[in-house]
Amino acid sequence: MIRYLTAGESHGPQLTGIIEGVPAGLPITEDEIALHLARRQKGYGRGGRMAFEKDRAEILSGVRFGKTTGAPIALQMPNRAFEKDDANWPKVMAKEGDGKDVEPITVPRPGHADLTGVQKYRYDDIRPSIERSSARETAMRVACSSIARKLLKYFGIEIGGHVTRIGSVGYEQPWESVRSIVDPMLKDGAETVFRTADESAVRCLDEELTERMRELIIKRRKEGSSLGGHWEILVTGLPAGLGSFVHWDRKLDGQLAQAIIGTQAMKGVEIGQGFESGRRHGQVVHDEITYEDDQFKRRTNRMGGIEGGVTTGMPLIIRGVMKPIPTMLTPIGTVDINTKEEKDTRYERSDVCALPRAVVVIESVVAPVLANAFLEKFGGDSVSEIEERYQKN
Ligand SMILES: Cc1cc2nc3c(=O)[nH]c(=O)nc-3n(C[C@H](O)[C@H](O)[C@H](O)COP(=O)(O)O)c2cc1C
Ligand SMILES: C=C(O[C@@H]1CC(C(=O)O)=C[C@@H](OP(=O)(O)O)[C@H]1O)C(=O)O
Repeated sequence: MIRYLTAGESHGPQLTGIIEGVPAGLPITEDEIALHLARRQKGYGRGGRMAFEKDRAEILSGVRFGKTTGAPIALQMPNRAFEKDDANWPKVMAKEGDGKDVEPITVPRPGHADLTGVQKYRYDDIRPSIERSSARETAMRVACSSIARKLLKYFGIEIGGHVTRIGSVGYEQPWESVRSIVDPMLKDGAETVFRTADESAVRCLDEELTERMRELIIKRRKEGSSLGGHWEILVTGLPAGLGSFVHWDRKLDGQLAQAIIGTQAMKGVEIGQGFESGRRHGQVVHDEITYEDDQFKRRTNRMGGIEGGVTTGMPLIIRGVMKPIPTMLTPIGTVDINTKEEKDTRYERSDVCALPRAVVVIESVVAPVLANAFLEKFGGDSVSEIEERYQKN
């Protein structure tokens, strides 16, 4: 079973990750990890930091001559901001001393983990909340997940994502209009979707919407506000029978939802038609079963590739929502944690809309979940052992 841990503060010296349980013999390089890290840094609406961070994870263990050994893989990635910013982060983030010469942050931003961190950990300075809850951590999550993603890719399973809405601009009839664009692309694998989407900075597949999304980001940035939106993730090549219904915590849809909602700013998730299926009646929701070419198939895929917590063999379709970025140039109301005086929120460098970047994070966080379901069924200590079992399937 694959597990991973990340450590590191947004403005500390580096991010660190350990990914454990990857079978031996999987070819993996730092360049392959860097591909997804670079994708995570790009996207319209990003803030100043992404222009100078050059994320690249260094592999420190568990890989020899370009292949995994089965041992834990340690990764590290420096934060350029630590040395580069004028904020004197080595002093602000110092691991020793009493911190008396560092100005504490006492004005929390609604929507971030500023106040909840104070309430939870009894901080008298909001800085530690900001540092660890920051989506900077998603860089290491993407790095660790890239290895699980490579394992899936080795067995023909591809993941791709795209943006379907930013604020008020999105597909009109979300389910049908998105399907007519995306489904024909899936025959070539889900990565086709992200490659195409990379061309456009907001990662929307519709040109007209892309333009309107960009205009909306410009408008909200000028107003000092921020934006969230909706995304869709697709996974192709999954065999039927991954996951289980025998116990709640083994249901694959539940495990996917946990990984996604565990990601900064994600507020909702649906599988397949999701919320829309509650508005329709059963005859036009469930996917008819057929038998062709010695295989069970479905005429449609409205359930998004999972029934009873188990994959059906159809592409996996996951959709979700990201809330607008909490840090905004135009302040909103808050209260100083010490004086209890009403205050306006303070501003620090921030993304205005991180959806085009976040979609890469979501593509990534689902990979270890899917890899584990795959390993549960076909698992072995090495890739060659898995290949033997997979071929027999
Ligand atoms: C890729 C990505 C980039 C983000 N960038 C910012 C940002 O620049 N400024 C900000 O205030 N929040 C940003 N966020 C959102 C915060 O990290 C998030 O609101 C905070 O961690 C609390 O989230 P939660 O309520 O979902 O736990 C970003 C989130 C993601 C996924
Ligand atoms: C650093 C990243 O995103 C950061 C996520 C983030 C937040 O509050 O979540 C706040 C910003 O940090 P900073 O104030 O240092 O610019 C973003 O840039 C990243 O994605 O790598």
